[in-house]
Amino acid sequence: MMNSPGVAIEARGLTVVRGNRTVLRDLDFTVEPGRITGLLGPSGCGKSTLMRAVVGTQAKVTGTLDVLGSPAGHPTLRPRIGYVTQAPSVYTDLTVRQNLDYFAAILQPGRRHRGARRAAIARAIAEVDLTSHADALAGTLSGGQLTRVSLAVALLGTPELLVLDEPTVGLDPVLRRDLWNLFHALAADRGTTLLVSSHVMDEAERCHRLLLMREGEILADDTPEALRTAAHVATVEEAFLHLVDVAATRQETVR
Ligand SMILES: Nc1ncnc2c1ncn2[C@@H]1O[C@H](COP(=O)(O)OP(=O)(O)OP(=O)(O)O)[C@@H](O)[C@H]1O
Repeated sequence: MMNSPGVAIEARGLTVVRGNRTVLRDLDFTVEPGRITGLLGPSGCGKSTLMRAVVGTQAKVTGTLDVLGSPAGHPTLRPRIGYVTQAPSVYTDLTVRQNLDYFAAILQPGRRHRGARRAAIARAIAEVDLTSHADALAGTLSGGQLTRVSLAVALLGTPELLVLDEPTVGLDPVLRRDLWNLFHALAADRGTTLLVSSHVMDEAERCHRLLLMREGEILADDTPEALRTAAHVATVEEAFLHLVDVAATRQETVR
């Protein structure tokens, strides 16, 4: 299956087994290109597993999952996707700039690309607001700063799809706002598709679209406004709780 036009990610019957547990159960959803889709739900509901399936690093995936027109995990997708895991993947004995230098050299090797690499590194460091820490050892940075170094690495190759696993955990409100502004600028100016997970419901309001998850299932796939309106409530958090109650009542009725 190829993605339908106007779709960046398309899942049909997506199921993932980890150990002996079915962690994602028969999911159907789509993600629109050039928009920010929030993946929200409580801890352990399967957000990271879903993201790992999208970037092609998850085993025991069945059903159909197409990403940017190719099956998830296809080698041609590697340079087109930026992925930031929850645990920052940076070398603590290198400076911020050296970390980016290392990854930029993998993406664009060779002396003749030195100028382009330098420009891409400076841009990525500025985008995550770490210019003043560019020459600090990564091992001396705070958790939030390390997350931003990981994000800068993901931004180096100007990916079409950014998959960000809880990128704002541990950040103060000002940095959180700045990062969300950056996400919106990436979507608006570069047409980047962003899939961003969070278990903080107030971040839901910052997304164009939401996938609300619970216990390996998708409870809703809609805009924040549509979710609030349908549940006649003021916040996405209340809409989520309403959907949980509806699902529980449905389960009781089936029993
Ligand atoms: N290696 C594993 N083997 C078996 N089960 C696992 C494994 N890793 C995770 N799980 C289970 O899969 C489920 C989904 O985990 P996942 O990390 O995707 O959730 P999450 O929504 O991202 O959680 P969080 O917000 O806490 O990061 C959890 O119930 C977890 O216990």
